[in-house]
Amino acid sequence: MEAVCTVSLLDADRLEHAGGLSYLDLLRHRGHGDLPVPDAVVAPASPEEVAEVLRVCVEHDVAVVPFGGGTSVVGGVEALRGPKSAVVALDLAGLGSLVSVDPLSRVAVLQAGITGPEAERLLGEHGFTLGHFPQSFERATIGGFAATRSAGQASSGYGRFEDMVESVRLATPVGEWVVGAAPASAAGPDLKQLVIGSEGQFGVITEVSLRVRPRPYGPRYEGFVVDGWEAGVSLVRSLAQDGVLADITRLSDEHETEVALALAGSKASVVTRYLRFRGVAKPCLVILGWECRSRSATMSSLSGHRVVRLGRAMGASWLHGRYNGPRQRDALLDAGVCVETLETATHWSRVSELRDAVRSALLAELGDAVVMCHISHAYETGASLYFTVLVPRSLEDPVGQWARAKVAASDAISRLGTITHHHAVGRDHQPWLENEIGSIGVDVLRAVKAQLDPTGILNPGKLL
Ligand SMILES: Cc1cc2nc3c(=O)[nH]c(=O)nc-3n(C[C@H](O)[C@H](O)[C@H](O)COP(=O)(O)OP(=O)(O)OC[C@H]3O[C@@H](n4cnc5c(N)ncnc54)[C@H](O)[C@@H]3O)c2cc1C
Repeated sequence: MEAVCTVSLLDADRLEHAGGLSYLDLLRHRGHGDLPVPDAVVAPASPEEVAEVLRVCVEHDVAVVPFGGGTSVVGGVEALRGPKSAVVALDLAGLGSLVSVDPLSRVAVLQAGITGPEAERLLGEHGFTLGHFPQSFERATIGGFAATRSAGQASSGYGRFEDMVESVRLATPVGEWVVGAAPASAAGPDLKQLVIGSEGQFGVITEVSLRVRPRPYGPRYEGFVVDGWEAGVSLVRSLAQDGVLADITRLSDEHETEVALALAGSKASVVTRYLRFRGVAKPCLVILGWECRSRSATMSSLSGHRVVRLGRAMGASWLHGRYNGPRQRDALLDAGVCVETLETATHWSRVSELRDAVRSALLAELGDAVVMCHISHAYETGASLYFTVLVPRSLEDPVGQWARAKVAASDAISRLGTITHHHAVGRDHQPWLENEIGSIGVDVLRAVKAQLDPTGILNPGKLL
């Protein structure tokens, strides 16, 4: 393998590639539960080297875990070996080039290992943006976004990651496959969509051709408050159904709003008093941000709702902390707090029922927990729901404490919505996949895998 590309057997490198960033991953690194560690970290520097690594791994029957930014929160990069005797982490950071930009078509080809900030920097030199800003933006990669059907915070404006993909270059154990030839096509089922979200099961994404947009001129972010969750859901639904969503549209429930206002420090009491004066009993924060869509269209639709404007300072405060999640989690973990997130999506008619069901399931398992929820991706027919859970960490059984809560919440999610709106399936959501896509769906995916990865070296134990 050394002859093909860089290989590291160092403990520090292997540990760094042992799992992602779920709460259970972080606990494993702190000595709770088994931590599968790859036998080596393999670092190709080109699509050709990726293909060669796969050839060698097939020959020696070694499992391969594609590793982008390693920000998976669903066990997607756990170094599982399945029936293989060895497993390597395939670190894609070496695939870091902007391959081409077609300014006329507004299409750019980026290699898979480019992180969010680097993609924006490279595209910025040509006056473009991708507009994909998930909370894991700072570390996650182009290949990871494609492999997990990621959704960024500005998805209402720029779309989900899969909406941006024009074509994908995939190295598979049976050869290279490029899917996607034109902006739209009727040449049979869309195989590009089979590759997007394949979580390293069908091949290694080496390059992605993406729709890009001109960099926004003067983006603007503002805070608003509505009275109660139902009023907020109704507001976001009507913005979505009238086609006037802001690029960033985010509604926090009363629990998340309480925490957000408390974190605002001395300004919080002024805001709280002002809201009381305006007769708001159950404040729910709404953040709206415009980067490429029309602000005036959103604002004129808002006038039909009872909304209190908090202004640009609240929007700026959200913008300032938009990528703080990972850092805050580490600090909370150090303080003995179990902190984890869950997400789903469902139709508007079930949004509140689903929120209540997940909340009840978590509180029943965890007792005195803080469970917060927000909507951050809205569609004409429904929305995502994102939950943050905080609870004192069990001293005796921290792994079991969260594992039981996760099962209870996932059962509730699976009854009323999708098991995942953007975190993907990985290892952790795999038990609920068949309920969502049916046994025929699972068989179809297995058949595709058998075709592309006949000896099963790719990412054992994930998705399927
Ligand atoms: C704090 C935090 C916040 C997050 N917020 C968001 C969010 O707002 N939106 C969102 O969508 N997600 C979010 N995530 C989840 C995660 O960041 C995404 O799933 C992201 O797309 C993963 O990218 P990555 O490069 O880190 O991939 P990894 O974590 O390295 O890999 C994810 C999966 O994709 C596979 N994979 C990676 N690269 C390739 C490749 N080139 N070819 C084939 N398979 C590959 C891996 O094997 C694995 O199964 C968040 C995670 C954290 C920790």
